Amino acid sequence: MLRRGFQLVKGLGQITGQKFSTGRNGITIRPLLSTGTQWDTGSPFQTIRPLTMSPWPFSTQPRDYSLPNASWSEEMKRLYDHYNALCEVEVEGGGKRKGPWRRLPSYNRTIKYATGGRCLSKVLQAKARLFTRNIEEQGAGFEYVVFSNKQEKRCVCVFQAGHLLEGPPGHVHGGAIATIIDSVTGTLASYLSGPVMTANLSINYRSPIPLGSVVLVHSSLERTEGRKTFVTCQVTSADGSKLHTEATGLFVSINVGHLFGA
Ligand SMILES: CCCCCCCCCCCCCCCC(=O)SCCNC(=O)CCNC(=O)[C@H](O)C(C)(C)COP(=O)(O)OP(=O)(O)OC[C@H]1O[C@@H](n2cnc3c(N)ncnc32)[C@H](O)[C@@H]1OP(=O)(O)O
Repeated sequence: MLRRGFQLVKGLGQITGQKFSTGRNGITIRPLLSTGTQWDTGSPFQTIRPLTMSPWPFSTQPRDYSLPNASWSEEMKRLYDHYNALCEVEVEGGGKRKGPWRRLPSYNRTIKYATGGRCLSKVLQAKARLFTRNIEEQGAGFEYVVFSNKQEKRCVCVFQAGHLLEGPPGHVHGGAIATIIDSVTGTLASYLSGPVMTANLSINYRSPIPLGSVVLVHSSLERTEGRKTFVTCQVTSADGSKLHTEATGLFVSINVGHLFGA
């Protein structure tokens, strides 16, 4: 049982980028001290029923999709550099220390299989991929990186929309915009409140987003009420002069076992 628990914890660490530790009764999800770009949530501890989950299915380190690649435009790289620089601050007398911002790593798959709740089919085990990271061609789909600021309870995503996300001619599909908003607001809610699921997302589309352009997706905590985390979101042009989209989201904290029928 201990071994199975350890496997789950290792698997969850791969999902969230967090480190976890085991408790005596079931598994206690407890983010350990963060290093580098790992998430350092201050979320309340949450005990879940033991499940079996594989560790990361590959022996090598998974690819972090939030790092720059050749498809990134100059604007995308400039904004990445801008927020990345805020992750470290200069200290008096030289040297650097962690700043208020963190770049959140991003992977293209989460769990290979889980038993103990509902078994995933072999096809799902082998082929499941995170929706926003499932287009192999660099630059064709969602190119994005999320930076979070825990002190200010907000995050910013730099998003470059690729040619496979077309809706109206030359512009981004509303469903693709909803997807990136759900991902960014969901990431913020998870970062602040631990595992959550989207219960409600309300979107107002104000002006179309040109395909291939780079926009900023800003998300902030509005309030929390028990298990409910309310967030707001605005998608703006890179220079902030144009509002493209506004949204609000409600995220409900879950026991991870919920996802497996527990
Ligand atoms: C997991 C591992 C970590 C993840 C690490 C992330 C790393 C990578 C980041 C990628 C980020 C991607 C982010 C994508 C996120 C999705 O896309 S999630 C997929 C879409 N969402 C779903 O499929 C959710 C389906 N719905 C459900 O499963 C359930 O309805 C819920 C949302 C879990 C709530 O069910 P429940 O736990 O039984 O809670 P319930 O008692 O019904 O409601 C609790 C409270 O919320 C209120 N509420 C519930 N639903 C609503 C609603 N629609 N409207 C208003 N109020 C509501 C209730 O009224 C209640 O309020 P109070 O009475 O407490 O005041």
